[in-house]
Amino acid sequence: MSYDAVVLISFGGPERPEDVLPFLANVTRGRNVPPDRLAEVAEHYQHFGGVSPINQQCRDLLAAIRADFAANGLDLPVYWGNRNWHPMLADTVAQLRDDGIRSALGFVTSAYGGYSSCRQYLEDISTARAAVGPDAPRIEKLRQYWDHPGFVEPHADAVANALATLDPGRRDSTRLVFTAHSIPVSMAASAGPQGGRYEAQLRETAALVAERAAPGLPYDLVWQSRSGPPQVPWLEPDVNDHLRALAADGVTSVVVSPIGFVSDHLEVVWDLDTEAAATAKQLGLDYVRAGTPGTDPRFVAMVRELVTERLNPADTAARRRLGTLPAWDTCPTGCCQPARRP
Ligand SMILES: CC1=C(CCC(=O)O)c2cc3nc(cc4[nH]c(cc5[nH]c(cc1n2)c(C)c5CCC(=O)O)c(CCC(=O)O)c4C)C(CCC(=O)O)=C3C
Ligand SMILES: [Fe+2]
Repeated sequence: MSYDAVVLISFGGPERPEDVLPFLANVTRGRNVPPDRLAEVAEHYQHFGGVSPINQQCRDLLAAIRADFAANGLDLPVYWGNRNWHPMLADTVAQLRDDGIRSALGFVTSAYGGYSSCRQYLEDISTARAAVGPDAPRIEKLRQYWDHPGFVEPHADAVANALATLDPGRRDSTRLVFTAHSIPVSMAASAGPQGGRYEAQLRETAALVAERAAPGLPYDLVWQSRSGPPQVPWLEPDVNDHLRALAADGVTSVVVSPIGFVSDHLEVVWDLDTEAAATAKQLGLDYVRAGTPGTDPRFVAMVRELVTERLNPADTAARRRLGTLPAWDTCPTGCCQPARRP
């Protein structure tokens, strides 16, 4: 199989106050998100002047990937398209077609399996291709990278750096708290061919990061950014409830590491840096939030490695990974498909 382009595919976010509601309408179309939750989330965006940081983070990543490809002699053009806001993936696919691209590899800014993290990207790729028509290029999604060293190592260094800012005299009462986006329990159950893949991968990533950054320090995996109607169960505990439980147990200091994400987008700067930080302050906890990969050179190089391993499938030694959970290039049909959408 030969490929003539790479497409960076991300979530998208508004960059002007008037774009917030249309963006939220795109994200929640066909999903069961109550209006009061939407109003609350619109507030979070307006708090930052209606500008989500995620698009600029994608522009920075795009520039870094292009520079890394050029420096390493990988001669493939790199495009960018989003699932929920401009530049919209369908427009990018039309551009690829106009540029004569027949077959591309897609790098998504989500490391894990599951419906929201993987299958929805595949669905949106096929919707975008259908909108462009029969001469739309093929786009094959690159593999999930939860246990790739280019993802794990930047997270681990960020945790080590965050830990170094806390009082070493309180190390015995310090806790490492990993967070990821909560999802409906039903979605967690249908993640991967056997179910439970989103959580299992997050637990593997947490273990890989913890053993590198803070051997021996106790850690937990908890959830953030819960949405949906209150009667639908989502993964728990929420990070704020967890901080309360830790404080009640005598923990004095926490490092919060958002291993569920690749950049400091709104779910990080609002839900952690604003909300969880306020909860910690109320509780008298020392709180520090660890960084995300962003444009760390190892993360950028990982994108190139994921591409070159697909260009040279025989070179199995080039397929770097640290974990032991099952891995594959192409998700089976029906993988991560909830029986009934939440
Ligand atoms: C697993 C997961 C990831 C990680 C994987 C990945 O990165 O893709 C993720 C990322 C993100 N989620 C984001 C934003 C939003 N997510 C929402 C809603 C939802 N997320 C869900 C899951 C996830 N979300 C789910 C199950 C829903 C309920 C509705 C539905 O079933 O689809 C809503 C609607 C309002 C609300 O209810 O929160 C918004 C605005 C942004 C952009 C931030 C920015 O602008 O900087 C990013 C990166
Ligand atoms: Fe989300």
